[in-house]
Amino acid sequence: SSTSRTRPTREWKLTDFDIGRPLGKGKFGRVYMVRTKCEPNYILALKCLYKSEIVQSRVEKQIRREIEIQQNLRHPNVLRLYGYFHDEKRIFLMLEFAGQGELYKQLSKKGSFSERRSSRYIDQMADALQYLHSKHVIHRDIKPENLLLGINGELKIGDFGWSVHAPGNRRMTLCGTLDYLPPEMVEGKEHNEKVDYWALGVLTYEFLVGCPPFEDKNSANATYRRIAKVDLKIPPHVSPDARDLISKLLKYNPEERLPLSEVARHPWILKYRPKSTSKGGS
Ligand SMILES: CC(C)NC(=O)[C@H]1CCC[C@H]1Nc1nc(Nc2ccc(C(=O)N(C)C3CCN(C)CC3)cc2)ncc1C(F)(F)F
Repeated sequence: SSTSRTRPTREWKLTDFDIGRPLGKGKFGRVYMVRTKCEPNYILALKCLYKSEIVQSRVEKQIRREIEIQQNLRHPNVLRLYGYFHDEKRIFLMLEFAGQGELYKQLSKKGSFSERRSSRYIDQMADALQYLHSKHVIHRDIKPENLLLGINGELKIGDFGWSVHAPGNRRMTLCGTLDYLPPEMVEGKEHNEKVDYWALGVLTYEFLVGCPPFEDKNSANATYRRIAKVDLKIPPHVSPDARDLISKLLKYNPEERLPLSEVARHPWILKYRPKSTSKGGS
């Protein structure tokens, strides 16, 4: 309705919350588990960003875009941003609390995930990415560090710092990991939402193998070269179905990458999808 669209989110302030335990450190500040003082007592994650750090790193446009994008998204596998407010020194993001925490911590603890767990996560990622692309949002930074787990173990994309409205070819300072970059971004070319298809392939590989496919611990340039060559070696323990999906996503030519609709009905995904889901269930 028009009113909900024009009505600003109610003004929140720090004293509206009881501050609970710290959940960890984000990029530009700390994250706390908090609860609203007034009924109903909502549990949230409050991400505190220091304005000074944002200005110094010249990422204010990126933060503004992150807030604008994430605030308008509604999907079970996308972490909700309920609102934000600021005081003289900090910006506060009111985010959905993810009950089982950070996926990358579970991945590093376990080393790698089973085929079943990996397949369930990739099914949810493909669903979330289809939703994002339907809104012309490219994520561009899909990797385990940006994923959280909800109270029932469901996957949640938790960070939109690098997302853009398609198509994008903003020069990006390659500060983060290169491992997830597709050839077209490594070569600084124009890119579109198919960069997320490539990253989904890298993520599938990393879940099953425990490290990204083109990683070269010695040098970034070596990693660039391996990406540009699509120098892909899949270990023998990876099942033929998983191997098939990974190789159909990690194609040099973005147009040849398996569309997300095909990912959702790939044998490796269908095999582990719970019978109860209404999705395409026959
Ligand atoms: C995607 C983005 C890049 N990542 C982040 O923002 C990170 C930066 C710091 C935390 C996380 N941000 C969030 N974390 C949660 N939930 C959560 C986190 C950690 C634990 C946990 O395992 N411990 C406290 C454990 C408990 C056991 N002890 C031993 C270690 C810490 C449990 C629940 N919900 C929402 C957020 C969000 F995103 F809204 F801020």
